[in-house]
Amino acid sequence: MEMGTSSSSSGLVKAKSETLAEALKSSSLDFSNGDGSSHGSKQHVRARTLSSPSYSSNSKNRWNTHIRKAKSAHPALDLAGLTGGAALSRASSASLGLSFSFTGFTVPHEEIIASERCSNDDILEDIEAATSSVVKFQAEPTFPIYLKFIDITYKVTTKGMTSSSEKSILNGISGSAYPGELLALMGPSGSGKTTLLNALGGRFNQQNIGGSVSYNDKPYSKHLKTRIGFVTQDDVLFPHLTVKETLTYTALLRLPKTLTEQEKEQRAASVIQELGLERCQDTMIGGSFVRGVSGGERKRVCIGNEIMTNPSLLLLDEPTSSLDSTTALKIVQMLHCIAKAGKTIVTTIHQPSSRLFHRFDKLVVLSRGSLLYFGKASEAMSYFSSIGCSPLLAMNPAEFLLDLVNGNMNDISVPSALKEKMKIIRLELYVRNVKCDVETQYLEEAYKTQIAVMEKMKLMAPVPLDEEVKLMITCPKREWGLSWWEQYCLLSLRGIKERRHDYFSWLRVTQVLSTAIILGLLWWQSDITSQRPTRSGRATLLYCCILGFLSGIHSDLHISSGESNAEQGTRVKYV
Ligand SMILES: Nc1ncnc2c1ncn2[C@@H]1O[C@H](COP(=O)(O)OP(=O)(O)OP(=O)(O)O)[C@@H](O)[C@H]1O
Repeated sequence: MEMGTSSSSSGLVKAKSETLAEALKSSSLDFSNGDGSSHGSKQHVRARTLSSPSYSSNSKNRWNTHIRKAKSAHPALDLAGLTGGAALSRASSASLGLSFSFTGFTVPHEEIIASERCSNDDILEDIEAATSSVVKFQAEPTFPIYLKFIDITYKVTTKGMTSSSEKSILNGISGSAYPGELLALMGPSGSGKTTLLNALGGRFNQQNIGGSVSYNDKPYSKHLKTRIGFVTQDDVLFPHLTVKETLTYTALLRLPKTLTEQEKEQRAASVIQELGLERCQDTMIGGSFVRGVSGGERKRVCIGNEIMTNPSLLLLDEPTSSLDSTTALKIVQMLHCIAKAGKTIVTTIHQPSSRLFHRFDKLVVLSRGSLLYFGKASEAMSYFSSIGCSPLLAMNPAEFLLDLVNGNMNDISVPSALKEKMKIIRLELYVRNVKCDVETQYLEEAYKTQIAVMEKMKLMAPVPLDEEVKLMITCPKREWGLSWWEQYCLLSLRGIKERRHDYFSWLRVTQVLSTAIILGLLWWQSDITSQRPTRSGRATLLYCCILGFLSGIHSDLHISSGESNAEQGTRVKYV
């Protein structure tokens, strides 16, 4: 391979891209054949696949063989330090098995300690402990996804009593997030953050949506579903299962069938370790009526459910809502670490603290569906001051941005032209009750004239991956899951575990006993020689059986439909 000698960045990018293709190709071997030999050059891979005992039926040996080879391939292929293309190098190194444990890779303990630390803060001990722990389980390398969205529009038709009207929710939003980056979507409530996140996750009917969303320069395809993780705003968890049970069921149901049950359980255990959930792994999740784990722990379980399958793109809707600032910081710090393992992360966020704000790589600021800023989070404040808007006091940047886009100009200096316009609008509003969002208009215009054109040009540039790698995104689905019968058995078991408290509650027992007594009364002192009561009794019995059977089915249908609604069609996730 020529990569080691070339010093030009384009040569390196190509070489890296080739290496990536090799690693990813070999990783697809991993899942199709259960072979662990995924790292290294083509020659490495070929030599290994031909000579290695990793094709033996003993899966333990397979993984162990792979672990040794991943380690020995490391020095030969360590490219991360050779280039300025940070994202690609991270993605490449992730694909070469050198990333943080969030990829699910085997990483030697010393290498993790020596590599980039995830946190500088003392308060993040459990996340730090988790990220510096040794993970023994091996999953496939993270496939890099370069996410780009250009001029996204979204409209809905709202139906009134007599007429229907069209409502524009998003008006031409553009931006990008690359492997290793954490993109935050910020804006006031109702600005369109969740809508944009859903659009990026391909969760909308394509007819209502305008513009383009591309993944490695390719449009959305159903094969991408298994590479995208989506953490919804509301936690979709079973309250009576423990943290360990929840993650183990997810592993058993969602990991590929090439892995043994024991390996899947091991993967669940390693996710628990990665997320720092060991202390509460035997605690029930809890819900409105059952006391369980804390809000932050619950959020981490939701994230664990999604990172279990090693998605390349992770989308999160308000992962820090209703959490205190320290817990919120822990969650974002964890996301930052997950991103550094080569994943692309997009999250909506409401009111981040200033420490939390500085963890974001990129930022999208929305107001009423319009884009007011897209760029590096670290450059947001200097951009707004360049257009004449800056805080008059020392202020949390997130607070400043939200005040600005909400039109709350106390303690904010604004350009005199905008001040004048605001005065006129206030007068109009007073005299003629005409509403106009002058601040948003000003900021939108400023963005369009100052940044939008340049950013769009950057978005038009092709992503630095070989066509071969790009095309892999359109490959048929990864091999998932169990047969329908195995799923049925596992789901029944999970259903019984989840509702054991319900089934064996005194209320349920009383209900069954009382029904039995009432039914028994039908035969009370009946004449067994006569035909009529027996017949009516049989009919009642038959009726009760049917009713019991149907009500059992109905309660299961209720849960399944809830899960499927929550997943908006991606049934396989929680099934
Ligand atoms: N299907 C729909 N029909 C009608 N209005 C909709 C629909 N979907 C979204 N909206 C409206 O679009 C706007 C943006 O909604 P969205 O949920 O994306 O906001 P958000 O920024 O995520 O808000 P929050 O931070 O409160 O969650 C809201 O005013 C919402 O009422």
